[in-house]
Amino acid sequence: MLQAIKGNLVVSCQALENEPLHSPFIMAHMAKAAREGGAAGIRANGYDDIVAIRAEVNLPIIGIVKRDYPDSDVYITPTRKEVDELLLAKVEMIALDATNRKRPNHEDLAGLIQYIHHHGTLVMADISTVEEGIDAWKLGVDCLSTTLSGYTPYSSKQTGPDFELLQKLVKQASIPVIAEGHLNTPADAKKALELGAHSVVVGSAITRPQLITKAFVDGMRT
Ligand SMILES: CC(=O)N[C@H](C=O)[C@@H](O)[C@H](O)[C@H](O)COP(=O)(O)O
Repeated sequence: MLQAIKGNLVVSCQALENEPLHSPFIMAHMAKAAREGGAAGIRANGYDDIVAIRAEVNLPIIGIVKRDYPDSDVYITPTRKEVDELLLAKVEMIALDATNRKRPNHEDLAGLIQYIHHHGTLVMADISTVEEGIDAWKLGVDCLSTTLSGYTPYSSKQTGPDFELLQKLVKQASIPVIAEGHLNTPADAKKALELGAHSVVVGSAITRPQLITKAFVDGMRT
């Protein structure tokens, strides 16, 4: 899987219950459109979407399950329950929150990484800081992704991609680093590759029309 996405685009096809495009059928056809546009992989959320996408396109899938728990801020593949759902969906790689925050039910990141590897599946660590990326690398994950930069209280806030985090991780970690989060233009994606990103994940700028529309409306008003 990592070789297949090297130097290429992964399109994140996700729409939560409160989003207009929330539907496995729609996400499967978003993935089909992404495939036609040249995507080399898909990032998807939830068993139903992943099964629908798998039936529509023959691309490697990075799977997550977003689920909120009352006792934790971690919501991207937080516990073994979500990992088991993704193993059932037979994704090539499981992405999980690898920030230093407390997981629900006293689960621990190291144990989840071992459990996923034990089941022959790759692990992508969604991180928000250099320290989290290095810690996840040392725990044996297969790649890092800058997914959560700006989404944890202590990480840097910016409206665009966190190229600084990307560059530092590329320099310090010897595993693939994937640029993800706020990559909103082809130029952003190209710059990420030039800075050493193994691959680029783009979601909202391709698959969230409500946000794309808002960007146009806001842009027309400035
Ligand atoms: C913070 C969080 O939960 N991010 C999620 C991770 O799966 C997705 O909602 C993002 O769309 C994805 O990371 C791609 O990022 P962008 O949509 O900015 O291209």
